[in-house]
Amino acid sequence: MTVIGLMSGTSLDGVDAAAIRTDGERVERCGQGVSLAYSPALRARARALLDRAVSLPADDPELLSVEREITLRHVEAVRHLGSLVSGVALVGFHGQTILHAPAERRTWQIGDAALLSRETGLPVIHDFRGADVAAGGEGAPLAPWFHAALMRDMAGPLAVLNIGGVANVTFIDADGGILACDTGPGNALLDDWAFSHTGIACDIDGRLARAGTIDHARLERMLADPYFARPAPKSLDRLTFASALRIVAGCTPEDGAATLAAFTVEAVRRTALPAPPRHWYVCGGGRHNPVIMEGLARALQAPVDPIEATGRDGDMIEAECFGFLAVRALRRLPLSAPAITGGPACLSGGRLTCSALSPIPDWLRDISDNTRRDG
Ligand SMILES: Nc1ncnc2c1ncn2[C@@H]1O[C@H](COP(=O)(O)OP(=O)(O)OP(=O)(O)O)[C@@H](O)[C@H]1O
Ligand SMILES: CC(=O)N[C@H]1[C@@H]2OC[C@@H](O2)[C@@H](O)[C@@H]1O[C@H](C)C(=O)O
Repeated sequence: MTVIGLMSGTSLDGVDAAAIRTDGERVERCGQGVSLAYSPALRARARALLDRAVSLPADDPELLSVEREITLRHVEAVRHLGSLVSGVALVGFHGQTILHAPAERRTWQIGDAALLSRETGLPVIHDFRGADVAAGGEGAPLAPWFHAALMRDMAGPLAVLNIGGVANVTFIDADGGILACDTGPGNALLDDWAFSHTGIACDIDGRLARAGTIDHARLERMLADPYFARPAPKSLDRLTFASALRIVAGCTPEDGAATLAAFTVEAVRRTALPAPPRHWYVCGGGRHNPVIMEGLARALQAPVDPIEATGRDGDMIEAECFGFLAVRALRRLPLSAPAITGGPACLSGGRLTCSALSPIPDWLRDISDNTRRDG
């Protein structure tokens, strides 16, 4: 079926929407995509929620207001893309993560799936991570099944590295076996640092980092975090390494940026994989930062290329992924696996919402018997 996947990642920069045609196992076609930025005000309000999320009540007025605005931005994205792509049957809605604490069996993606369904007239699958976390898994990363589907004709072992706010890797061995985890920070620390020193939301083209010098003593302090010695599977909250910003405090803006970019690279290099990948393919916004890409090319013992080398759009992989996972959720296929999230089994997940104003289509009635319905 043709499905729209929606991702608003930990960078808090906006919504990516991508249309794909898939049965949840193979990706027949990745089509068009659109990105809608959050306004600076909405980004700041969403960012502020992260700091309060641990103790935030579900009925907090600011939370509900931000959730509604974020959802309406997703509505715009679906309408825009729906005007470009025909035959869209389903939406996969990740939502905006404001808290990820799997050890406490909590992961929180805000977004009003019923509102999205009502406003777009489409069935919506959401809450992709909850079932895995409830069963004791990390609930992240969930992209590995999609990465493996994209790479199915390529000779392994290889690695797909997503550098978003947080960075995550999927290792695919020569037989198609998968291991995955979050490697460490992606762009989030660098974004926060750049914003506080320049007022610009990210270190565009790595200009700040390029002009600086890595402070190796500070870098080693960051890498002393026990996370880096833990084996996969493992996952992160956007704020897990917020202490790194205190470690670079006092550096010049340039040296701080160089050190934080090196932190992203070094965290990838230190991620233990079962075998050395023959090739690294990089997706997510971090591949636009040449300082990070050059650092990876130096640090890893294999070619490092943007995923565009395989004919894909590296800015749309995650959005496409949640379209793919929505179809998997409908079919009750696994979204996670023990080697991906550390859960007890290969688990499906996701919840289906069809609002009263977007009645459940007949085709969906037939295949969704086991899927819990909301709304
Ligand atoms: N030209 C550029 N130069 C440097 N960095 C860039 C550039 N373009 C994008 N980025 C970085 O990419 C980030 C956005 O990446 P992306 O959209 O993949 O993140 P995300 O989807 O929010 O995160 P996650 O994968 O953690 O969910 C921006 O915040 C910025 O740091
Ligand atoms: C809890 C959460 O939203 N995690 C995101 C985040 O962004 C990157 C990394 O951390 C990854 O674990 C995950 O997103 C991708 C899409 C995933 O689940 O594969």
